[in-house]
Amino acid sequence: MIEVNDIHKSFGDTHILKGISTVLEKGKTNLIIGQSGSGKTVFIKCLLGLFTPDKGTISLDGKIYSQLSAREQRNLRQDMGMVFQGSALFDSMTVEGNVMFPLEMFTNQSRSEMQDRANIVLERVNLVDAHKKYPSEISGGMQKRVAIARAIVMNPKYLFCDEPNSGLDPRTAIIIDNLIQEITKEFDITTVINTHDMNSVMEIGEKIVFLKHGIKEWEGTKDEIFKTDNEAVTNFVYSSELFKKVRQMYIEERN
Ligand SMILES: Nc1ncnc2c1ncn2[C@@H]1O[C@H](COP(=O)(O)OP(=O)(O)OP(=O)(O)O)[C@@H](O)[C@H]1O
Repeated sequence: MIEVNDIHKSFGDTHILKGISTVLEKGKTNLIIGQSGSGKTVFIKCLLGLFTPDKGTISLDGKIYSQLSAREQRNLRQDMGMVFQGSALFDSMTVEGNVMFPLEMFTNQSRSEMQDRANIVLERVNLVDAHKKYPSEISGGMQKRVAIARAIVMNPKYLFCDEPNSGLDPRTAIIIDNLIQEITKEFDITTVINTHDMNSVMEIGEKIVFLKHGIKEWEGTKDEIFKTDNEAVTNFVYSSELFKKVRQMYIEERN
């Protein structure tokens, strides 16, 4: 669980995060949504410890990053998996090499132990025959699976995903969303996903935090987002005709 208490972050005179508080829950997919420039990336970078908030605290299961020693910070960082936008795989490494990379960086395991662990996570993301392939030889959806396998190879407590669906077709995007959600539940991870994808909100939005101009404008679940009268949320989420119709049908079904 990640508890965020009244965090502020400025760059120079520009106040970007203006007092955000929320709880990001363990074993759940927590989605951060909001317009471009609303502060989602800055917020996630604060959670990752890449930015230090000017005010307020972030507690990861009781550990406050800025209060830890360098060694404790390094240990905490090993509990964090990250799926970057666009997968960010190393092109010169095989799929297996990419997945083994964090183990090489952070552990003293033997090569065969690392290969065994890489095999387990590659199987978990349903990639069994791609070990020796290079990223350029596999599809975008498969690259995402490799990125997820790499993010979970260290058995993280926290999984951060930045636009995990960008560049994927809608069907593959749903498969990736569902995979992230299944892994979150299976390993009881606190997963935080920065997304623009309203399909993801409807599919896996167990907790949704809506940011607007650096403020938490709204939070709730995917069911609550159908019912909310918050104009900023409805304008953002239901900006497409398709989603307006989905919402209408949902409201009619429940009346
Ligand atoms: N390192 C930085 N230095 C100065 N300003 C920054 C820095 N990082 C982000 N900002 C500013 O903070 C604001 C919020 O940016 P952020 O990237 O968090 O938005 P976002 O909601 O993630 O947008 P998008 O959906 O387009 O990725 C922007 O005005 C941006 O220019």
